Amino acid sequence: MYINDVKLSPLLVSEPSESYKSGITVNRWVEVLVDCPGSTGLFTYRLPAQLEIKPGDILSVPFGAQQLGAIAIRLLAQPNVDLPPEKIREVEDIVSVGFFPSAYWELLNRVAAYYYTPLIQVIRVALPPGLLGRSQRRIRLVGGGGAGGQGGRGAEGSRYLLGSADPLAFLTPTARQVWELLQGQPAGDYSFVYIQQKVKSAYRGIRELLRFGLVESYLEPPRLTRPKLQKAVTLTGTIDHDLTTRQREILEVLRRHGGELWQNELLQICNASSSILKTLAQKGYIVIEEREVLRTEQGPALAGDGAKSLTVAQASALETIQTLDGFAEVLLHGVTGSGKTEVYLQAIAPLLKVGKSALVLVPEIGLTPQLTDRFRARFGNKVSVYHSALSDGERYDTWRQMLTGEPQVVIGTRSAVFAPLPNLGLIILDEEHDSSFKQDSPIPTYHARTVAQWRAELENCPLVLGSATPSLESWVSVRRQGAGGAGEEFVTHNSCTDAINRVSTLYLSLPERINSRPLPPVEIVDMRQELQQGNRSIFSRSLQVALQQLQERKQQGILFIHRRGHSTFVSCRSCGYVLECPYCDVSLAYHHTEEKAPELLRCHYCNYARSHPKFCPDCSSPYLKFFGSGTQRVTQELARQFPELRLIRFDSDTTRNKGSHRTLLTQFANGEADLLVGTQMLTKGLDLPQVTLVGVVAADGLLNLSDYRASERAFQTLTQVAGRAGRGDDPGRVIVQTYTTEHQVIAAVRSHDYHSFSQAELEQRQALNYPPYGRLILLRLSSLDPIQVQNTAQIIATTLSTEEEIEILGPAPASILRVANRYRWQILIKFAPDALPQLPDWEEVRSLCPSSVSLTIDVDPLNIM
Ligand SMILES: Nc1ncnc2c1ncn2[C@@H]1O[C@H](COP(=O)(O)OP(=O)(O)OP(=O)(O)O)[C@@H](O)[C@H]1O
Ligand SMILES: [Zn+2]
Ligand SMILES: [Zn+2]
Repeated sequence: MYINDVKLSPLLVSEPSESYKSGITVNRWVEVLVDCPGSTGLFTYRLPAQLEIKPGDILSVPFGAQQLGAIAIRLLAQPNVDLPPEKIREVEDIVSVGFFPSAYWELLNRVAAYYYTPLIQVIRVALPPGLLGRSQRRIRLVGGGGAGGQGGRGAEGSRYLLGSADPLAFLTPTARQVWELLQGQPAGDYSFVYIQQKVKSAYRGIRELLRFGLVESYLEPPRLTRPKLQKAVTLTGTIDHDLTTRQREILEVLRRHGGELWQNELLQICNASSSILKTLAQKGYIVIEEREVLRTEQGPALAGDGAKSLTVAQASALETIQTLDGFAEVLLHGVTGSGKTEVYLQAIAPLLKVGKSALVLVPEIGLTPQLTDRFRARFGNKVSVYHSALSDGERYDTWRQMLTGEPQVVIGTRSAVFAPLPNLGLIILDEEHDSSFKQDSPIPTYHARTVAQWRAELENCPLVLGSATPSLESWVSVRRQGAGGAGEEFVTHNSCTDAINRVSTLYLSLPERINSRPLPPVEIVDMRQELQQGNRSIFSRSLQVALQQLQERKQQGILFIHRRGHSTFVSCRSCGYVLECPYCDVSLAYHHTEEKAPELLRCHYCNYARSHPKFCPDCSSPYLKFFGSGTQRVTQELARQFPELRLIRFDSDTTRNKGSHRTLLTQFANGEADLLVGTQMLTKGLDLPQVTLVGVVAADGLLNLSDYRASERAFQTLTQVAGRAGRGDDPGRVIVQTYTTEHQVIAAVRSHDYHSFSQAELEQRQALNYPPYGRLILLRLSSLDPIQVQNTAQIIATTLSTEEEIEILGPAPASILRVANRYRWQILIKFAPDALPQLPDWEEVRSLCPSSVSLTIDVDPLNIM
């Protein structure tokens, strides 16, 4: 035998016969990444002759005194001359061969290069937690069984034992010692580390035993990520006479449940102990065996749902998507309630039939149980969800299920863009404008849309970007630079090359809502006038009337508030003292969830909380006043002014627990409340036909952010929230309250005019060379030491200023200088994408940072504040 057939773990590798040594290549080396905190460089190892390794294989290597997971990066004909050959250690084993298919491997490498992140960090994002590194290497007797075991010896081993008086006389003392150690363990199985502790130079002895085929080495997956096994009970025999009534009862229960139950369930139902099951097993009535339980997240049972007959626009969009062969990027621009989801569902269905899988990326999964439900209703158990809120075990199991290659649909958040689906037939990014697709920290600071573009290209499948308010990046990529937009036409096949991605993007539009329902009229209320005319309430007269009517007409409404909590800050009326976070340069927000709950002051940056003081900490005055209004303040105000109105508050305070989003939304959908009051969370894809009224308490919080993207984000949020109204038979209406009625965003939201908004906004971006025209890289520096971080920022900025073709903005303190006791500075780098400037050598830049200052390179940053 030459080379072992390597399979997924547990993996068995035996040494080749002696004759192999004369073979072709003996001296081969491989550079690997080691999964060890703090180690980012490449390490060189020698390849044992019998191992065939390819880049992307997962290996096990000795590292210091440990045995670690590692990934093969590249093969070398010669090791680096600086390395003394005797210092180079040998690769132990292959844990998993061909683990990263080449397209996937290429994807990880691109992410690492583009986001200036060490490859191992990218791999960590892609793999479920704990997969690397924690595997344990173990040695066991071939055929199993030591002293107490019954196992025989493997064929390979027994060959050496034939016709020998002392069957192990040929072993060296070290090998013999290891052998005896293993014999002393009932299963004949110890960890490599344990054997090393017990036997001096155990490594040599183990090698020898491996060579004779007396033992085998295998890798045990980390405990955390081991498949979960549970005892299952299966009915085998027919019920007979030799049974007690109790035993008969248990078998009867089992039979009624289809002859199979988990042991713990059965015991619970029958209120029995496991000894009675043992007796039944001995009598041969049942079999008890360990079976794997998949810890994938299960949704509620759903009635099946068939394909809807499509509108003309949906049908046309679907047809275009289905004629795509191989890689293409599509922008599906459909107004709110135009039925984009139905297009996704029908585009996916035929793919599953031909054995392909689909990946659906959404901004936040907890917020959109409805979307997941729709997919489950259509595709049943072919749907799984993958996101960071799953437990490690759930993630691991879902991930393994993907690797099986079964045709399936994976719905996930940002990190699911790395879901290891073979045979990918389609990628969909729903609500593609949403900024939660971008990771700000830790590195890699990737945008799932950018990664999805590469992935679709590498897997040669289409990518569909869906939104009612496309990001300007996506919008520009369908427009020919300078020439008029593609937007006016119904379906445009636009193959222009865009300056940023150099990818041609097709434009598909769903310009109308389902059943030609109109978009809701948007009324803008000037709150300055309300005040002038004597209305001091936070609700305009118009909104008050609308709220009053809700109940009378048995309709439902949504009220959008920019902030959660009660008040944005608390200050003393006597001395003006403002209660601030001790760790951040921000004021504390007042939170009071319900009547008897404690009154809290909370920091929205570091989550510090303290009880609300009775007296001013500075002057002891009892007169503390609340300023600014969050969800909670608004609900209190509503309760005062509209005592009859039934409310549900929907924000991150009320949805802390797993499943609470779903519970609250279900209550609302069942008509248990008239009004849903909440934050951003409300804007993402809610489809409730009975909602007729949408109110925005104050648009100003959104409009006045100091970011170059503030207008785009405000337009998107307001349009999305407005889009929740009038999706059913009853017409909807939207009331937006603001102090800045003249803002261009407000005008565009009122007229549902994406085109003129984007045109005006793009002109400004172009003038200032901001994205999508110019590109940005943000350097974020932070440190506990305020002086050092400022000095470092200054030094880096000075160094960078010698580079040509890039523009440096800053260094500047972040808009909130101190968060969680760390002082934050930043440097913004602007450059033109076409010029392909020589970017700085980031390793050099990093070397300018003392150890007390941390530096994050945020490529294409979205949050600059
Ligand atoms: N062809 C169709 N016939 C009848 N109803 C449809 C059809 N297509 C979609 N619908 C229904 O129309 C409603 C709106 O669809 P959907 O939620 O997919 O809109 P959307 O475009 O994703 O909206 P948004 O961007 O606002 O989330 C849903 O209740 C959906 O079931
Ligand atoms: Zn005071
Ligand atoms: Zn804080």
